[in-house]
Order: sequence, then structure tokens, then C-alpha cells
Amino acid sequence: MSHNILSIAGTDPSGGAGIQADLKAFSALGGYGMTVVTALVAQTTTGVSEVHDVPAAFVRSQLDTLLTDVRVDAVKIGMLSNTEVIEVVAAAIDAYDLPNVVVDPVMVAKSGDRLLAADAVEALRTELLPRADLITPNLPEAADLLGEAEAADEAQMRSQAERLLALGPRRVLLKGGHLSGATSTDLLLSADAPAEVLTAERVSTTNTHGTGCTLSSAVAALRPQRPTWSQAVREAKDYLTEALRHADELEVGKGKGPVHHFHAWWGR
Ligand SMILES: Nc1ncnc2c1ncn2[C@@H]1O[C@H](COP(=O)(O)OP(=O)(O)OP(=O)(O)O)[C@@H](O)[C@H]1O
Ligand SMILES: Cc1ncc(COP(=O)(O)O)c(N)n1
Repeated sequence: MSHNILSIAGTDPSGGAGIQADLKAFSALGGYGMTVVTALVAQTTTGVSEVHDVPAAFVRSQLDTLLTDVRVDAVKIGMLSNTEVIEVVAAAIDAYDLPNVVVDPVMVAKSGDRLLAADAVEALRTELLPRADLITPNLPEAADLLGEAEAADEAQMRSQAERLLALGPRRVLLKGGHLSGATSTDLLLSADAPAEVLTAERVSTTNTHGTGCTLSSAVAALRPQRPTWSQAVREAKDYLTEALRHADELEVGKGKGPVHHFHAWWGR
């Protein structure tokens, strides 16, 4: 059986993050990829120069057009720009009863540029988080969602993940990529299963553009093919680590380059 995986996100012309990264991960992991574009972003490995938001009504039009035709087996949600777009996406999750909803609460690109309006964090917290089967915040996003300081160690990550779970998502994957050390550790917390610590070797590379997009998309692609969320998340993390290990083989741009999707797949 084939699986249709939808990305609702913004673009990256350099192909390392956003919808372009999502499609690469879906394809490499055996999903049929589809997209609803929320924002056109002029960005590359060195940063964002301009953002052109797609009007919320046209995001709705893309969703309605697609979802009245095609069955969706999992959804990855990335950059949503503003409150209106968040409301449209939340309404579509309900109206079409979308399954396996993975929300990557994208707020700020690695370059420091904002991808979500500051006044839209509240809508993300109240409208989208409770509709998510899994959320995948990094440490600054977790802090922003909770209105707290950033976690500085694994113990603080654990207590923040618990408070994020209380905001309504079925599961939380809190990513520790922004901490330092020999390993890069994430925490998976859910209401109905024991907490899991996912540890991987910290790959020595500056080519980390789109790691968050890749991880959340890999989970969405794998979830319909695996019996549990835990299994999908663990394999997605392995996939990302492999893609990071081969990132330096690519020659893309002068800044933080992308991870290597297809090599990651060949390595499996
Ligand atoms: N150098 C690295 N080596 C191995 N894994 C890493 C490295 N950097 C990040 N990761 C992993 O990549 C995933 C994304 O991590 P991170 O916390 O950096 O998220 P992010 O900031 O959302 O990514 P992005 O900036 O692309 O949105 C996590 O699983 C994290 O553990
Ligand atoms: C459209 C879009 N979505 C998400 C990210 C975050 O990825 P990163 O933090 O690695 O730049 C991005 N840069 N662009």
C-alpha cells in the first residue's frame, strides 16, 4: 500500500529546509509527497532575505482542493507565518479529520530570521498544539511556547516536555540539538507510554540547515509504515543522523549547508 504524506510549510530555494527538504525526506523514506505552500521564502544557506506570505484564503483553497480529492495518511506542518494561516490549518485538520499530524513549531530560522509572527505564538499554542499527534520543538521554541527560559540540561528538558504535553498534543519530541556535548539527545514524552531518551552521536559539521524539517518529515513519512510512534521517531532520528554524517559531501552554498537525504537512504 502506498502512503500519501502532506507537508504544509514554507519554501527554501536552496532546497535544504522547508517544503523542499520535506519532499526529499518523504521520497527517500518511501512516502508519496504532497505540499500546501504557506509562504514563499527568499532564503539560502546564509539566511533569509525576504518572506512573501501566501494569503490565508489561498492556503485554505490549496487545502480544500487537495483534500477533497486525495486521501492523506500523515501530515507534517512547518512554517505557518501568522495567526490567520494557523486558524485555516487547524480548521482543515478538523474538517478532514487528518491523521498522524506532526507539528514542527517553526518560529525562527537558524540564521535568526523570524518565520512566525511574534503575535502568532499564542495561536500556535492554543489552536494547533492540541490538534497534534506529535510536536517537535527545539529548545528555543519550547521556551517560547512555555514563556520560560531555555532548558540548559536534560533534567530541565524533561520538565519542559511535561509542561508542553499539558498544552494538549498527544506526544512531545523535545529536540536537544542546541545543547553541546558529544551526543545530541532528544526526549520523547507521551501521555500513554514511558518517556524515551533518544541519543545519537553529535556529528561534527556546520551543515545543519533543515535538520528540524528533515526530522519531522521523516517521522511523518515513517509513521504510517511503522506500528508505533516510538519506532517511527527512532528510525527518523537514525535517518537524520545518517543524513548529517554525509552532509559534507554536498557542495551547496557558502553558509550552513543542507543534510544529504539520498545518501542517508543508501546507507540504510
Ligand atoms: N550536529 C548534530 N549531530 C547529530 N544530530 C544533530 C546535530 N544537530 C542537531 N541534531 C539533531 O537534529 C534534530 C534537530 O535538532 P535541533 O534541536 O537543531 O532542531 P531545530 O533547531 O528545530 O532544527 P532546525 O534549525 O532545522 O529547525 C534533533 O534530533 C537533534 O538532536
Ligand atoms: C521555510 C522554512 N521552514 C523552516 C525552516 C527552519 O529550518 P532551519 O532552522 O534549519 O533554517 C526554514 N529555514 N525555512
